[in-house]
Parts: sequence; C-alpha cells; structure tokens
Amino acid sequence: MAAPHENRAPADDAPGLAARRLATTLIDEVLRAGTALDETFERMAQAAGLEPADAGLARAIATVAFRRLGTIRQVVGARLERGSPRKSGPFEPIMVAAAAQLLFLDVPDHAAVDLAIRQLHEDARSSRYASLGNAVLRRLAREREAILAELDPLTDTPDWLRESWTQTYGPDIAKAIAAAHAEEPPLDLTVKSDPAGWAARLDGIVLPTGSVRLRGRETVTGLPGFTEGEWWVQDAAAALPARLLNVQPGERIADLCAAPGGKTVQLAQSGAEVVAVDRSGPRLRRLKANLDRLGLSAEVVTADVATFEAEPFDGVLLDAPCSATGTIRRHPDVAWAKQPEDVAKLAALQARLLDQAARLTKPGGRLIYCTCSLERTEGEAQIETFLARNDGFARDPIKPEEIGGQAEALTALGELRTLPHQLAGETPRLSGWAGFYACRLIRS
Ligand SMILES: C[S@@+](CC[C@H](N)C(=O)[O-])C[C@H]1O[C@@H](n2cnc3c(N)ncnc32)[C@H](O)[C@@H]1O
Repeated sequence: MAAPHENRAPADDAPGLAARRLATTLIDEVLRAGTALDETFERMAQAAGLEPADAGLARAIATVAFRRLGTIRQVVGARLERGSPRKSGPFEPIMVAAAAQLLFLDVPDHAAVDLAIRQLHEDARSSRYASLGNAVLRRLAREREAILAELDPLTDTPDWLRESWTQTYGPDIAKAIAAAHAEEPPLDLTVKSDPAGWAARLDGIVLPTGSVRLRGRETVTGLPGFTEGEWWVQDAAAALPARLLNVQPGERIADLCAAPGGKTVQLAQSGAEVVAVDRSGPRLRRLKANLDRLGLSAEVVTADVATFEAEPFDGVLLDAPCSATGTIRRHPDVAWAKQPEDVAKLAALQARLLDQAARLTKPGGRLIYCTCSLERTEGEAQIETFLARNDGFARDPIKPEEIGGQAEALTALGELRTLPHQLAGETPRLSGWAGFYACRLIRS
C-alpha cells in the first residue's frame, strides 16, 4: 500500500516552507499554552535547526499574525461559510500564518497560498480541507485592498482589554492605544554617554527623556557600539523607573525582579552597589551576559523576592511580574496569550512582593514600584492598597522635568503613567513608547 502523501513534493523543497511551518507551530503553541512568543521562538527555532533567514521570517510572520490576529480571524471567518471546520487539526494556525503573510508581508500571492496548501496536506485532519483553504486564501488575495482599506485597530484588541482600557482611560484613548499597537515598534537605546553623538552615528533621534530612537531597522548586534558595550536596547518608557530612583554613587540599591537586567545596568552605570535579585536562573544568565558586555558589575542573587532577606537598602526598585499589556506593541502575542484571570493572580503576587520590597527599604530610603502594564489593578490600585496597609510610606511625586517634560505621562498624584500613543515623533512608527506605571515612595 502506498504511504500517505507519497506523491507529495519532498518536505523542504519549497522556498519559505520551513519558515511557514515554524510560524504556524509558534502561533499554535502561544495560543494554546499562553507562553511568550520570544521564549517559544528561542526554544523552537533551535530545535527546528533553520537558517537564520528562515528563522527570522518565521518570527516576522508570527509577530504580524499576532499584531493583526483579530482582523485575520474576522476576514478568514467571514469567508468560511460554515465556520471553521471542526476536527481539522492545524487548519486554523495554518490559515492564520498564510493570511498574515498574504495580507501584511511582501510575498507573491501564489507562493503564500501554495505553502498553505502544502501544509494542509501534511496532516490527515487538515488535508480534507485543503481546497476550502485554497478558496478562502485566493479570495483574501483578490480582496486584499478592500480589507486593508477597512482596518480598525480595535478589532486587533481582545474584548477584555478594550473594555479595560475604555473604562480606565476613556474610548478615545483606548482607540489611540490600539492604533499605536498596530505600528511596528522603533528600536530604542539607552546610551552610557553622549546621546547626541550616538544618535548622529546610528541615524537616530534623541528623545526628550534622553533615550536614542533609531530610524532604521538594523540588527542590533551589527551596530557600532554594541560589542564595545556603549549602549543597550531599552524602550524609552522602560528607561524611566530606574532614573526616578535618583541613585547616588556608592549607595546600596536592590533591583528586585531584575532579569534580564535592563534596569540593573542603568543602576550599576549610576555608580551604585547593586544587588540584582530574580528567581529565574536562565533569565539571570542573560542579565550577567548584559553586565559583562557593558563592563558593569552587580551582585546577582537567585531568589524568590517574597522571601529574600538582606540589610535594608538606600533604594529599592521592584519591577514586578505583570500582565505586560504595556508591551503589546513590541510583543503583540501578549494581547492574546493573557487572560483577565492572569491580571488578578499577578496582582496578588505583586502585593506580596511589594510588602517584602518595603521591608527591604531603609527608613528615609526610596522605593520604586513599577510594572509594564496598562491595567490599573497592577499600577495605581496596587499602590493605593499598599499605602492603606503601610502608613510608614508616602508617595514622593515625580516632577515633569524628571521625565523630559512629558507632563502628560504623570497622574494627578505624581505617579508615572506612560501610554503607548504618547510621545509624538516624526512618523507614527517613530512615535509612542511602552505603557508603564511607576510610583516613587519614601519610607518615613
Ligand atoms: C518585568 S520582568 C523584569 C524585567 C527587568 N527588571 C528588566 O528591566 O530587565 C519580571 C521578572 O520577575 C521575575 N520574577 C517573577 N516572580 C518572581 C519572584 N517571586 N521572585 C523573584 N523574581 C521573580 C521574573 O523571572 C522576571 O525576570
């Protein structure tokens, strides 16, 4: 008896097929397991043993698929007369990856469709729907212009996030946040010194807060200054919390939940004695590699912050684990991998970590609590309840001049609340920053 698919072309002979397969697996895995795309990619790309160009293409397809997942599901669903077929194996992720490439990446239509048909034939469950998939994708190709003319960024925002942002910030800002997420993010660098010089060398702009934003899309490791350790990649908003600690040379500073170390290197660069604590060994290895490349040092401790004990510090920075909804522009998978229950669970963990961070702060010392979340529960509300149960702490309001004059990113109580649509730049792609919350507290 003939083996199934015996007459199929050998698996890897079509250009782009290996990349598309990996993209499909990534999309499927992130949606099913709720894992982060970056980590899933690192694990799977290595196992798949692809050429760097194919691995890069797979990541690009998966990223745009998540950025536009609401639209893709809508336009594919509208062309499936009887809805998505049941028991069809990998049909859905194959169609999502194909539609992402067809609608949003530069690839000839016939190639994008052909790869999907090959993939559908690779699994007996989806093979039965290959002609259906073919018909839907060809329609998408024919109707692409009309589809792209009607894009609504809110379609690419899951309902629970749209509702949360509308309730917290109002409908106009919720829409503006969604529009910012539709744009590919720019690359921001924190430089050790001479931002204007690095901006000139790397074709960048010095942002009002001092970060350097690059106009191009180069691979960072090939840029001047990377090997020499002159700068590190850090979103302009993510660079603010560590600065708000106003570290003085020689102070003892705890960086809690520190890995992979974006803030640790800022604190170490300020001349402080930094103790960086995180419970993740693999992430701390990345932190150490970052310190080494930059020629900076810190004491690195693998521990659970909830039970970490030490002599109290002059300053403590807690960058607590959170839903990361403020990073959706850089990590569009977050919007679809996270659920409202995650926010509630994380808020309980944040409260425990914050109480321990408070115990680790000296009388008269400063404590910065921050999260890269747009959810009030993980930011403003967390601090409100913390202050209600800790009368030894008070807010130390942040002033606009501490954040490059960006007064719109401060709350009435002097907390930092950056939103993705703020910080207008030369073009929509060169505008915006991550959504961050930070509050500076002083221990009396
Ligand atoms: C938002 S990330 C930190 C980013 C980092 N501060 C930076 O700027 O690069 C949160 C970190 O919290 C760590 N984490 C989560 N729960 C923890 C706990 N109970 N104790 C210690 N670290 C924890 C995670 O391993 C993760 O590295």
